[in-house]
Amino acid sequence: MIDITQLLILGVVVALGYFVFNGSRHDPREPPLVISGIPILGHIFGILWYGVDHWGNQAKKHPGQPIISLDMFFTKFYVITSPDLMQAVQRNAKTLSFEPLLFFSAKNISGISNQRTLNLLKERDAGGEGLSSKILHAMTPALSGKALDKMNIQMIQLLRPFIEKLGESSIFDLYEWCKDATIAASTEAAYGPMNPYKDKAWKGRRRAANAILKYFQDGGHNQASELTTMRLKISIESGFTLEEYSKLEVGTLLGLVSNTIPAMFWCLFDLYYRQKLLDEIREEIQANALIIATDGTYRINLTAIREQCPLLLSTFQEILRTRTNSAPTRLVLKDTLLADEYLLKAGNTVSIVSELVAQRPEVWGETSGVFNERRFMNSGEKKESRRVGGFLTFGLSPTICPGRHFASSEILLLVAMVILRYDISPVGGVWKEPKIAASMVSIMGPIKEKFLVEASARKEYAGIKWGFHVEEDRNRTSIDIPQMEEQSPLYEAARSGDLGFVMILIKNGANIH
Ligand code: HEM
Repeated sequence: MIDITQLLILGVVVALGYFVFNGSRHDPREPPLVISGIPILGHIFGILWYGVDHWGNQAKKHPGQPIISLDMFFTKFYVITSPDLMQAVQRNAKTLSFEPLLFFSAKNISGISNQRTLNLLKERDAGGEGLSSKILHAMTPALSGKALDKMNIQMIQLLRPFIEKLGESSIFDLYEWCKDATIAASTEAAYGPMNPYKDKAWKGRRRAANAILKYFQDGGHNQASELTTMRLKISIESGFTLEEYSKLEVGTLLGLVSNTIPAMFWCLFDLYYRQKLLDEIREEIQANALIIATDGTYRINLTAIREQCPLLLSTFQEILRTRTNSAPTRLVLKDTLLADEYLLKAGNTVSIVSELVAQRPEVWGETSGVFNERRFMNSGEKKESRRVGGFLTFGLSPTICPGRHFASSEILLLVAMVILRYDISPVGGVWKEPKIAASMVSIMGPIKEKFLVEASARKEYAGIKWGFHVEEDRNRTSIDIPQMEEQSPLYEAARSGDLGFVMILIKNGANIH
């Protein structure tokens, strides 16, 4: 029988062995190694418990270090908190790449196991055909210009009935309402009237893949957005079967809604919670973005919201900034000397913790934790200049979210109409922040409990009919995304991904080449 003393001795021996082992495989030129209190598996437990917040928690304990190493036993994570090193990552886009994460996401989210199909998806540098990144490159044009206008028009038609219903319902769960509205509007905008997600019987990965397969077999894509038709065309031309492609397509739902739902919720929460700001923004929309049509309908003009409502736009960005836990992530493909100082070894992962970058004096410094609705205003009395690393909610170029214009339109239109037409108050009267759920697929703080509210129609608009107005080709949101210093060909190939992939990566081991 082992007694407590023997157990303690065993623990000390294991810990010593771990430190010696760690020390031997840590090059002194690598960023300083942060040892977990629990030997061997400490950082793995940390990630499982706190999710990606574990990196930030560790970096907070070493505020003087612009970069640290966390040993996960089978791989290392380099955690960056300085804007200079963030830019150094951008300059080394060829060796610090997002591309392998795309393959991992496609493989793990879709459940594709066929080797031939996986090889089609795998990046070229790793011996595959590079289909994942080819599809992603094509997503940027499919989510801008005329293709975006078409999606926006479909999306707003679907949002309106949800907004109308607010006047009828008594008490409802605001988060669930955001979820229903976003899923209905986003999926129909992408897939058209034969939307495979219309009927909720698709729940579950296999069922969803079957529903999508049937949708394609029935020709649903003939009335769909360019986003859907382009992805299908590229994949089939590259050698995918329709069955395998339907599995891959299941993952698109995550991109379409996983961040938009919580972002929409927080926008409503943060505005209704601040009555004075709410009134100012209502006035701004009323004065600049409300059209009264000849038939008496009141229409919210999306272009005017983007171009003539600076306070709403700045507030929107500030809400996204303060509510995100984004951490743009790259894989080290080849040994890389970052900023001539830190050795990043191939097979490991680099992650930039946006919350901590924002706290650096050269970014937002002491004001980073303060909600300032005018922070992103380009005009007006309280102008603040752009800061490198000040806004990482949509990623970091060359890997930025291709859906940001669509998501912004959806949230801004819905929020503008809801706040003009309704007063909303929480049941119990107090705006208490709900608890956040640890998420593998969302960086916008999805909540893990109900948030019950009551809505009442505002008297000044009694009896008015409402609609939206979208002008073609003028619907991109101007948002501060840190660009590369020089626009390289890589910039053209702007790519993006989801933090959940990092978890998938941990599960699979990072040594992917
Ligand atoms: C408020 C809403 C959204 C936020 C905050 C957001 C944020 C992000 C971020 C941070 C990334 C990763 C970039 C990186 O790692 O550097 C990303 C990737 C991506 N986003 Fe978004 N996004 C949103 C909405 C959307 C929408 C509506 C779509 C689709 C129409 C979309 C499609 C994608 C895609 C396809 C990727 C790449 C992931 C993949 O390859 O599967 N996103 N997004």
